[in-house]
Amino acid sequence: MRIAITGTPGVGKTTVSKVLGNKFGIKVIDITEAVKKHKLYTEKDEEMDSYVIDFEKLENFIKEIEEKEKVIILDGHVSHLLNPDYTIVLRCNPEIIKERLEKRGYKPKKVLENIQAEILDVCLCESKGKIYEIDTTGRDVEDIVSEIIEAIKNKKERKGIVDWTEKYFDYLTLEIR
Ligand SMILES: Nc1ncnc2c1ncn2[C@@H]1O[C@H](COP(=O)(O)OP(=O)(O)O)[C@@H](O)[C@H]1O
Repeated sequence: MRIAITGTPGVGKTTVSKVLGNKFGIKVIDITEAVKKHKLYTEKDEEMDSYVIDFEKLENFIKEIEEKEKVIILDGHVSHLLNPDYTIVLRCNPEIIKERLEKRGYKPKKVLENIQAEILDVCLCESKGKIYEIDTTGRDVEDIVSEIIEAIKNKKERKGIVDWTEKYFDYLTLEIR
């Protein structure tokens, strides 16, 4: 079983995935790390400091792990594209994401692009199948993880719970060269 923990960079995927994985001894695959470490990419985008993922290589990499692990957590902002059985879409207030990504040292253009993706529900819109959306704003990790466990146990589905457009529309008209 593949559980995808997806959402805009900075929304808390890795933090939540680690706590969830530790609680149940479930293997967590950090997609970004795996892509870098195992060269599961076709090229590197120097300007955006990101990699163009080779999804066929990544799928084979995951399949190999699945030979030993019944359940895996896919932690990453493209995990919803990796044929998950269940997708948890984490959401967070764009201002909080902005702070986190600036602290992470992202370039202003990359910060803005990710804030815009959060406002436009990009990960949620791209997700298919069983989806459960959670607004993590102001919540501690244990609380978020408890809700995820309860949702998976009860096969809950939920989406469309946040709308940042009204309050943060101005970010969509911004442009950084
Ligand atoms: N629920 C939370 N409450 C407070 N801080 C959080 C929470 N979740 C994540 N963070 C912090 O936000 C930053 C980004 O979290 P991370 O898990 O790396 O996000 P992602 O994997 O989505 O990029 C980290 O500094 C982390 O400690």
